[in-house]
Amino acid sequence: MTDTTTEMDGNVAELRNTVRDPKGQGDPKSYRISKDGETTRHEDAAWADKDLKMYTRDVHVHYGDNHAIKGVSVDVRPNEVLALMGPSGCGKSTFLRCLNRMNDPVPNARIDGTIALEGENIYDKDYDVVMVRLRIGMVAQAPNPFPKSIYENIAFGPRLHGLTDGKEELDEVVENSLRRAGLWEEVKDQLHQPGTNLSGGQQQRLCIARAIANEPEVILMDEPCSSLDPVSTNTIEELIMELKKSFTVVIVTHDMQQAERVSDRVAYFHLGDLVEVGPTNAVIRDAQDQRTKEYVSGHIG
Ligand SMILES: Nc1ncnc2c1ncn2[C@@H]1O[C@H](COP(=O)(O)OP(=O)(O)OP(=O)(O)O)[C@@H](O)[C@H]1O
Repeated sequence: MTDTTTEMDGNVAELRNTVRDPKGQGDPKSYRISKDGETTRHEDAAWADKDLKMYTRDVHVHYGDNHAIKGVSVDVRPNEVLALMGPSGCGKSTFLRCLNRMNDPVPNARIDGTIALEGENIYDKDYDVVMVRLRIGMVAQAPNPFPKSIYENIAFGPRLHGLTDGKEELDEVVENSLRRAGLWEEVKDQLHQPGTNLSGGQQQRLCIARAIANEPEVILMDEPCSSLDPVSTNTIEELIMELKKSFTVVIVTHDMQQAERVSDRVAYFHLGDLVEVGPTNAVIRDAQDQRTKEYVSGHIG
């Protein structure tokens, strides 16, 4: 069952007044809220909470003349796993990277629209980009531990941001983060060995532990299992389901089975458009848009 109007009418009215003008010009209420009439939005009767974790409206990204994201509006709910899916080049990573301003340094990239974290526009000129990345962590496609010890990989962020007071507290953060990433038992006797000595799957869990150590609210994952074997993939997927108890997760995946296993909702992208969004089962099993149907049936990929 679908509702082609919007899944969050009530939220829009409530939040539009709290989102600040990103460029410091004009009345925030004058923002075009969305062009999402073209996005199929599946009804989700269970969803009643008006408190969104993230809110994006009419987001456009240009790389020079390449219009990579075309007016995307989607919400991210607290403690959900939202999967961004779609064929190669449709803009999943670009959109993900916009959520914590990772595209800022990309030459030629221009980002327009509104992206808010708990009602605050993260592109506001007064919003500290370091704070954005602290509150919204990122796990990359390929494991990328720092060329430092396991301990230092985790301790680096909390130390840099002054999140801990003294060695004892830092030790606790390191242990807790590794435990929450399901890695402590495997590495507790080699904390001062290089992180790069670990297996690929362990390295990815180390990167997740590194993200957790900063106590983010949202964790972005860009195809976190794409370089891993099935056993490591399974471990990371179980970890994602555990993480959503404490964090909100937005994950890019090509893998429909993975989306079904780990995500609560799917946002399906095609050539820079968000064409369909809703509960995972609804989008994958009962797609309404022809483009989504073709993708889930394996005709485009
Ligand atoms: N740094 C960049 N500079 C210029 N163009 C870029 C850059 N990153 C992405 N693009 C372009 O933006 C469009 C969307 O790319 P993006 O990587 O976001 O897609 P994707 O859906 O994540 O693809 P994939 O699944 O293959 O990773 C493509 O046309 C791509 O060439």
